[in-house]
Amino acid sequence: MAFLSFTLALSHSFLHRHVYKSSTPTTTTQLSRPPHWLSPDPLVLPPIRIRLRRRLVSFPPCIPRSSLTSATAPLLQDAGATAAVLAGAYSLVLTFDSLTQRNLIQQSLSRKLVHVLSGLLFAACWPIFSNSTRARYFASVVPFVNCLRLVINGFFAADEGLIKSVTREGNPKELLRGPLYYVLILILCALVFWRESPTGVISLAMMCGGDGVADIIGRRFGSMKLPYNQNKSWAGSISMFICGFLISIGMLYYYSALGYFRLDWIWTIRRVAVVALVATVVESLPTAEVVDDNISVPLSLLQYRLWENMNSESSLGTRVRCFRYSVLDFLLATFEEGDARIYVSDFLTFDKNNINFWKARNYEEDKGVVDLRELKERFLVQGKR
Ligand SMILES: C/C(=C\COP(=O)(O)O)CCC[C@H](C)CCC[C@H](C)CCCC(C)C
Ligand SMILES: Nc1ccn([C@@H]2O[C@H](COP(=O)(O)OP(=O)(O)O)[C@@H](O)[C@H]2O)c(=O)n1
Repeated sequence: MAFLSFTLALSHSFLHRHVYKSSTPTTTTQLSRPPHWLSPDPLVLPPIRIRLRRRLVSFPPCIPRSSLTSATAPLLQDAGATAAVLAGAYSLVLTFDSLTQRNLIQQSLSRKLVHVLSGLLFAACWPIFSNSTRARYFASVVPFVNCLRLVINGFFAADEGLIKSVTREGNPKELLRGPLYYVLILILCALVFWRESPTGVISLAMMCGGDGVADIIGRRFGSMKLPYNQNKSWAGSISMFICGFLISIGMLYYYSALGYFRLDWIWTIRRVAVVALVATVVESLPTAEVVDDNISVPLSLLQYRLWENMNSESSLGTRVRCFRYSVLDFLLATFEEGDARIYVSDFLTFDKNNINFWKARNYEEDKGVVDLRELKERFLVQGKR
C-alpha cells in the first residue's frame, strides 16, 4: 500500500506533465445527482460543482510568473504540512514513551492512547493541506514514513521508545502486526477517501476511537463476556459503539464546520449509528487469529458503504461491473488532471445512473488520453459477453 502511495504520487506528477496541464478552469461539471451525504434539498444547498481542469498547452510550457506563484504555493503548503504532521507523529510517540518510562501510565494504556490519538489527529490535520489534487499524496507520506519506521524497528529494534509505547509486551515483532496494519489503513483512507468522503473519516473514527476505547474499557470493566467470543466483553463492545458513534459524529461536524461536507444531520446520524453497529459487530467477532481488527473494521465499513450505495435493483453482474468501473475511474482520475472528488464520490455511490453520467461526460480527445467513453463502451460490451 505504501508502495502504491508513492507510485501514484510519482506517476501522477510525471503523467500530469504529459497528459494534461492544469490551468484556468475551462468547464464546470455538475454531478448528475449529489452524493448521499449531501442534503437532498437543492433549495437548501447548491449542488457540488466540480471543476474539471483540463486544457492542452504546448510543451515545454511558457508559464507566466503569476502562474509560478500559484503553482508553487500549494506545493510549499503541502510540504510544510507534511513536515508539521510528521513532527507531530514523532512527538506523540515520544510523549507517551516518556510517560511510560516514568511509570506515569501503564504500557498497555500508553499503547491504546497512541492507537486512539494517532489516527484521529492525523485525520484532523488533513484540512491544513492545500486544495491541490496532490495534497492527499503528501499527507499519505506521514503514515508511509511511520510504516517504514515500524518495519525497520520490527526487524532491527533500533527505537526503544517506539517499541515501549506501541507494543504490548515490548516484543519488536509486534510492530509488524497491529501497528503496521493501522498505518496502512491510514494510507488507504488518505489516498482513497481524503477530505471528499465521510467514509474515510468514519472508518478512522471507528478504527481509532471505537476500537481503541473498546480495549481500554473492556480490559477494566469487561467481566461479562460475549456469548460467541470469550475474549471480548459487552462493556468493550458497547463502549466501542457509543464512543465510535460520538467520535464519528464529532469528526463529521469538524469537517462540516470547515465546509468539506454538507450533511443532512438527521439522515447522517441514523446512517452513522448503523455504521457504528456494523463496525462494533465486526470487531467483536472471534477473527483475531484470521485478520487483525485494524483491517477488518475499516474494510467492513467500506464494503458496507459500497453495497449499501449500490442501486438496490442492480443485479449482481451490474454491481460487479459498477465496482470495476469505479476502480477504473479512480485509477484514471489518479493519472489524469481530473478532480478526484468526482471519482471518489462516484466510487461510493456508483450505480447504473452513474454509468450513464460517465457516458454523457465530454472528454477532450487527446493523443495521450484514452477516451473514457470509448473505453467504457468496450468495457460494457465485454461485461455483457
Ligand atoms: C499502537 C497503534 C496501533 C496498534 O493497534 P492495535 O494492535 O492496538 O489494534 C498505533 C501506531 C501509531 C504509529 C506508531 C504512529 C502513527 C502516526 C500517524 C500516521 C500520524 C499521526 C500524526 C498526528 C499529528 C499525531
Ligand atoms: N469488544 C471488546 C474489545 C476488547 N476488549 C478487551 O480489550 C482486550 C484487547 O482487545 P483486542 O484484542 O481487540 O486488542 P487490539 O487487537 O485492538 O489491540 C481484550 O482482550 C479484552 O480484554 C473487550 O473486552 N471487548
